[in-house]
Amino acid sequence: MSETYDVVVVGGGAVGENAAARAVRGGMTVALVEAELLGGECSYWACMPSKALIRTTQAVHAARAIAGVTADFDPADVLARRNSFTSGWKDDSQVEWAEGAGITVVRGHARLTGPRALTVETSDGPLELSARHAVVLATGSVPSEPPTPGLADTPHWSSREATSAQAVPARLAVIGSGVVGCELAQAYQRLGSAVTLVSRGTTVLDNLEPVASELVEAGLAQDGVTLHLGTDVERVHRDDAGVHVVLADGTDVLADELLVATGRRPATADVGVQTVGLEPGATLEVDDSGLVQGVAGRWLYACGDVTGRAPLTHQGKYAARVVGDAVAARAKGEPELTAPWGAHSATADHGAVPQVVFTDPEVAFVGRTVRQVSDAGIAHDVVEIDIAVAGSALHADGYTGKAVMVVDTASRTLLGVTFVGQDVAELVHAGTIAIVGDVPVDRLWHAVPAYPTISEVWLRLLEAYGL
Ligand SMILES: Cc1cc2nc3c(=O)[nH]c(=O)nc-3n(C[C@H](O)[C@H](O)[C@H](O)COP(=O)(O)OP(=O)(O)OC[C@H]3O[C@@H](n4cnc5c(N)ncnc54)[C@H](O)[C@@H]3O)c2cc1C
Ligand SMILES: NC(=O)c1ccc[n+]([C@@H]2O[C@H](COP(=O)([O-])OP(=O)(O)OC[C@H]3O[C@@H](n4cnc5c(N)ncnc54)[C@H](O)[C@@H]3O)[C@@H](O)[C@H]2O)c1
Repeated sequence: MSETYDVVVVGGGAVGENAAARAVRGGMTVALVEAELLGGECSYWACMPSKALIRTTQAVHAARAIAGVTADFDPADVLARRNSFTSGWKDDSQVEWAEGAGITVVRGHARLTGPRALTVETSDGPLELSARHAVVLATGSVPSEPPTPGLADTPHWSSREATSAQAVPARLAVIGSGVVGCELAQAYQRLGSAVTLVSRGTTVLDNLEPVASELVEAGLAQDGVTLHLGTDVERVHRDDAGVHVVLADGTDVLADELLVATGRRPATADVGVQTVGLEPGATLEVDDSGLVQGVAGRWLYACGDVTGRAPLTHQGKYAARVVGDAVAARAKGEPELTAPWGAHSATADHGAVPQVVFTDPEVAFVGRTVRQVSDAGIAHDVVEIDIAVAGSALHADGYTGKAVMVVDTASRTLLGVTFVGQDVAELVHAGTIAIVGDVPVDRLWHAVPAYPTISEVWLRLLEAYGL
């Protein structure tokens, strides 16, 4: 069997779906090939289920932070609510959406066989697909695990099992203190597990502002998570008592389940990229319009985790919109809007990426940290203050939090901002707008935050800067 489309998108995660939808909007015929569930990691084993596991316990803890309020939850209800957010791990509604958007969904594993050509292993046998204009690789990422002795032979959880578990283990060991490790360690501790978090990093979330690491570490400890930081895992094994995680100092952490959350790598090992001169397993380097570098001709694009740019759903979808539009514009011979901040350029990837870490306290940040700016040799000023405004005092009794602002000394525009505290997630978009808009702090001072909200911290930051 063989079929031809204007565009073939490989990988129907949130990113591939968006690239396909934008290309259709631009007048292209599009096949979207998915090997597992349409909606990908985010919908079934990452953002949605993890945030569903976290949300109830955060709401309950937030309610308890107000004098006189009692609140509780049943872990079984939390798991059931999470199951509803993943539609019971069925993708019918996403398929319905895609078909309604004019996308042809192809189920199977796709591999490139040469320029603009692919073979898909479908349940009906091989399907040859060719693309008139472009192939877009949006194959995402897979967990990357350390070569710890015993780990490969010891059954354990990746983020997939941790986000889809139907029971809460009595004891959970977690290796890795990045975003996945911290969010899920706290979620399970609050759901009733006794959690032990082990990491070779000396702080949790070690890429963030130090104050964020400090407060999240304190939040985990306050919830009862046992932390072993700055330590290597010597070996892992399982026996009748459970799974043993043996640390470099000899400590034997015993648990019922082990979650390994030590990062992810691009899913390019089995996509046939070697047939077009690329290295299987490597990150697909792209330019700002999503064109894969090192491939002859302008037909191979990539977006999302597979590019290693900003492995976040929202940023991948942004790149996907750019790619879908760029592919359609080039196919139609329309002008290429690839200058910085043009419609065909994912310029924001370079210094305006927002992220929220859904721990308690939350961390919400955008742009660059003090360390990143210092390493880049940019002259800058730093303001770090407590989040202590009328809005925060009303929000929760004894509210504590921090805000850190990094300003470009020469242009007096924002380079980065980080908020740490209860319910700070919604504060960050103001920072994203300020960075993307190159808004000078002198003008930002005229953006008056409503009273009494936590957003008043913006005014305090600017006052601390001297305005
Ligand atoms: C536990 C966890 C929590 C997270 N929470 C957040 C969060 O709160 N916010 C956030 O922004 N990000 C979060 N992330 C990151 C986010 O999940 C990813 O950035 C996002 O899923 C990337 O989307 P993608 O479409 O590039 O890849 P994926 O979602 O991985 O989709 C790729 C798809 O391609 C398919 N595929 C791969 N190879 C082939 C092939 N050869 N043929 C056919 N199909 C193929 C796969 O089956 C998959 O469906 C989280 C990640 C994890 C692990
Ligand atoms: N809220 C969110 O936006 C969100 C939530 C979850 C995940 N994500 C994204 O998903 C991706 C994966 O997250 P992650 O937490 O798995 O990766 P990560 O890179 O954020 O953290 C990996 C952790 O593993 C540790 N580690 C690495 N190798 C190790 C080894 N050999 N032994 C012991 N520890 C080791 C690191 O020190 C680090 O603590 C990230 O890009 C993250 O941004 C985002």
